[in-house]
Amino acid sequence: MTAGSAKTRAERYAVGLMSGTSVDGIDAAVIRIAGGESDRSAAQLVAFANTAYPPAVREAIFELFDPARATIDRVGRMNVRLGELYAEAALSVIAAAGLAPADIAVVGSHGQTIYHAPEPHIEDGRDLRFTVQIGEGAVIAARTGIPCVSDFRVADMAVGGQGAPLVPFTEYLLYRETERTLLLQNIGGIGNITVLPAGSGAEGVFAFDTGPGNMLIDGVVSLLTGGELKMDAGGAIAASGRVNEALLNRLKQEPYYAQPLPKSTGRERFGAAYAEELLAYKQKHGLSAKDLIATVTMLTAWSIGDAYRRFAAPLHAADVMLVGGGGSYNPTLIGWLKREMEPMGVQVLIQEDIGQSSDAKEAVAFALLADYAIARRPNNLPSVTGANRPVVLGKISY
Ligand SMILES: Nc1ncnc2c1ncn2[C@@H]1O[C@H](COP(=O)(O)OP(=O)(O)OP(=O)(O)O)[C@@H](O)[C@H]1O
Ligand SMILES: CC(=O)N[C@H]1[C@@H]2OC[C@@H](O2)[C@@H](O)[C@@H]1O[C@H](C)C(=O)O
Repeated sequence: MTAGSAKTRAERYAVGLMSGTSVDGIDAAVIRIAGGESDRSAAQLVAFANTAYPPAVREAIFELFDPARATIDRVGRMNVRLGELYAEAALSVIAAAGLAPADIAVVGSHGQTIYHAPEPHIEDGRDLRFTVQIGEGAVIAARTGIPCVSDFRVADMAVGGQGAPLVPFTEYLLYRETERTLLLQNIGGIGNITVLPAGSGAEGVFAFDTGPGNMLIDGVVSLLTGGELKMDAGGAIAASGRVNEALLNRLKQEPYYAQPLPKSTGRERFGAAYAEELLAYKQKHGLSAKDLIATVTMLTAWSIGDAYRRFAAPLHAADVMLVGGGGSYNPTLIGWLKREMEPMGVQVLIQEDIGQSSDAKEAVAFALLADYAIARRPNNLPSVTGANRPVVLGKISY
C-alpha cells in the first residue's frame, strides 16, 4: 500500500493500541478494513486483548503525572519502555487474530498521556498549548516491522485545536444514523460525549469531555484502601452507600461543568489532588467510605446528564445514549445515569447491548485513525477539537 492511493486500497488489517487515563493497561485491537473508504460497513473487529501494565510500570507512570517528578530522564526512559510494551501487545494480539505481522498494514498507537494542557497559553504572542503522549512509535515499528502511527494529538493543537477528543472522527464514520440522534458517552478515566445529530454531516458533530469518568471513583477507592483496590468493582461499594447531598451540591460547583465548548480535561483537574481533597472533606465531616464513593459515583452520573442538558439538548434532542469505556461495567453508575437521562427522553444502552465491546472501542478508533494517516487523509474533526482546519494527525515511523 502506498500513501495517496486511498481510492484503490484493497482490504487490509490495522492494529490499534490504546492506553487511557485510567492507566489500567494496554488495549489492543486488530481490525479488518474493507477496500476503499473506512466507513461503517467496512471496519470489523477481529481480535482484542487487554494487557495490564506491570504494577511497577503503573506506579512509575503515576509519578510522571507530577511535573516535579517527571524528570527528563524518567520520561525518556518510560517513553522507550512503553514502546517495547506496546510492541509486545501488538504482536500478541496479531497472533491471537491468527495473523502475522506481515499481514498488518499499520499500527496506530495512542500512547500514554502524561500531561495535557489544551487551553491557549500565550507567550511572546505565540500560543504554547501542549500535550504529551509517550510510548515511542519508532520502537513499535522496529520491533513489529509494521509502520506505526503515533503522537496523534499534537498536529491538531498545531492548528489551534484542543488535540482532543479524537475518537469522535471514527464515531462519525462508524455509528451515524439518519433518523436518530445518538450520544456516544465514553466513561474511561475521564468522561467524554459525542453528539451525532440525526442525518448530520461531519461538520454537525460535536464532542467534549463531560468531566470525571471513573477517575474520582478510582481515586477515592484507592486512597481509602491504601492502594489495595483500584476500582469499585461492579459498583458494589457505591450501591451500599448513601449519596451525601451537601457534598454533592458542593462538587457540582466545579467551574469546568459550565465552561463553554470546546473543552477537554484530564488528571490535572480531577486527579490525585482532587481525591485527596475529598478525603479531607470526609474526615472533617465524618462521612463513611461507602457514602463518599456513592457521592462521587452520583457526581459522575450527574455530570454526564448536566453536560447533555446544558450543551447538547438545546440543539439536538437525543434518542439514545450509547455508553462505552470501563464505566459500562459499573451497574450502579449506569443505573444512576439512566435515572438522569431517561426523564429527558434519552434511552441509555451500553456497547454490549448492541453487540459491540465497551472495552475495544478506543483501540478500534486508533486503528482507523492510523489507516487514515498512512493514506494521508485528514482525520481530525475541527467542529469537535476547535482546530481551524482539517489536518492529518499522527507521526509515522516506518
Ligand atoms: N467491572 C468493573 N466494575 C467497575 N468499574 C470498572 C469495571 N471494569 C472497569 N471499570 C472502570 O473502568 C476503568 C477503565 O476504563 P477504560 O479502560 O475505559 O479507561 P481509559 O481508556 O483508561 O480512560 P480514557 O478513555 O479516559 O482515556 C477502570 O479504572 C474502572 O474504574
Ligand atoms: C489528552 C487525553 O489523553 N485525553 C483523553 C482523555 O480520555 C477521555 C478524554 O480524556 C478524551 O479527551 C481523550 O481520549 C479519547 C481517546 C479521545 O481523544 O477521543
